[in-house]
Amino acid sequence: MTHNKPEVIKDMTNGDIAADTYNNYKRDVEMMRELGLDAYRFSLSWARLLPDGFTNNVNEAGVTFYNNYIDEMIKYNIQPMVTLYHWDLPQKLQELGGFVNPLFTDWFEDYARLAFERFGDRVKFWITFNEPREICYEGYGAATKAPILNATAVGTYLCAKNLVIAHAKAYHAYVKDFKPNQNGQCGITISVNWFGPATDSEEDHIMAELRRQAEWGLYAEPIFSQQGGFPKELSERVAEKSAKQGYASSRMPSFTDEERDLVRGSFDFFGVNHYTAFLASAAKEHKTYYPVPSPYDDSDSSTYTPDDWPKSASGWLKLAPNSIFDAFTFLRNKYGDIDFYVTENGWSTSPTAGLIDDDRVRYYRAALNSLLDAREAGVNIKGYMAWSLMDNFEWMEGITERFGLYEVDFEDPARSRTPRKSAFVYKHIIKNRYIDSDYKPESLTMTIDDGL
Ligand SMILES: C[C@H]1O[C@@H](Oc2ccc([N+](=O)[O-])cc2)[C@H](O)[C@@H](O)[C@H]1O
Repeated sequence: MTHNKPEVIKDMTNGDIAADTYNNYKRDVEMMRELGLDAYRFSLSWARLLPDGFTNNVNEAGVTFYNNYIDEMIKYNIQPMVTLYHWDLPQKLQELGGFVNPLFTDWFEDYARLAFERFGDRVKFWITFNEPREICYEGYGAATKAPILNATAVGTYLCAKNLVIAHAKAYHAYVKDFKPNQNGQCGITISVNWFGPATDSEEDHIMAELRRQAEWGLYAEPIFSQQGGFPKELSERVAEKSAKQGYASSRMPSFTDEERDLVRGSFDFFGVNHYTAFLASAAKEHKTYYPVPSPYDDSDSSTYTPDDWPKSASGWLKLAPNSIFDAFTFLRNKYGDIDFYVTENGWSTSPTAGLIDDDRVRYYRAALNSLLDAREAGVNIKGYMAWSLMDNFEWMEGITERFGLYEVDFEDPARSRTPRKSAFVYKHIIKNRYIDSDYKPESLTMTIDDGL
């Protein structure tokens, strides 16, 4: 997509080299050691391992790269947490329909098996998919991410069904054929921002619940709920609306009993990418543009964020009060006492903001305080991953938004990395297991501390 339609990327950059971990992986592991990390989450590129998407053609150079990268982490006691799919589908599979082809579920299982076989002796944390909402709604529904298909809610719901089945097939393959020897865990990562009611009215509470179902319940409910399947109230609304709109059957597909049972309970942990919060209401003045029909249009809800919440460099990301606490206590009450990992959480600055990123420092302190509140309330959050170690190619925004604890110089062919102030504060928090709101680094010179 970035080659054929470069104009869809804000600054016309692409991911060919990006931050170039391929050539800098030793430096990246050195940065993990500088910070004192004991785990690091990264993704495998399906196309790097299987250029045509299928297992008949394995790119051994890609396997070697990941082996070296994983070995370098293990050497320094850093646990790799590996995502199988973080949005880069082999082009040939896209040409066959990608996620909306029901055979996708088998293609994904085959790819997952290859990854378990090649890397599972050292990788003990597997995540099947990163963020189903962004894959299905943004990719197949709203045309705001690859493959930029505007197939509205029909595409979103079809993708959602195939995605959770693909996840479940990979999960069961792991449990049956790999876990007995490899002793790892397998889960999925869903983006769960908090959606609370704009007012205390009954209507706004209903809207907030419908919005949660449309944003992430669509993907979480089939896997984590007791009953399985898509969220009840949203499904009923879509069926009703589809009939009124003249569709012969609901735009939202249903699960057979066998599919429902396959997907329900297919997890060892729930990975959550959490960034912010929104307020939901029925008020039409808040209504932003959604392609119609879309899950949001189907939910009849609209959302907004208060003007006084601090803004990042990304339009969708503001610092919302205590949103980790609200999201995780809700998830625990809904899905029970399961293991959670925060697999992403972070803040963006502009490319010219430089190394003194006090707004990122403020965000991490607030987020981690909120996480501690959730743990104190009994939520089983077993791990936390900041997004991100370093600046990256940020999808449709190219390199115009920077999320790194380390700045990457994209003008430099070597892509040199330099720690920001937030890296020093983050390191201090991890080392002391304490969020010191007065801590100021004496200098911005980074070292690897003994024992880290
Ligand atoms: C910054 C990281 O965000 C993750 O994706 C998103 C995208 C949009 C929202 N949202 O609330 O609107 C949340 C998370 C993604 O996984 C990662 O690659 C980065 O892009």
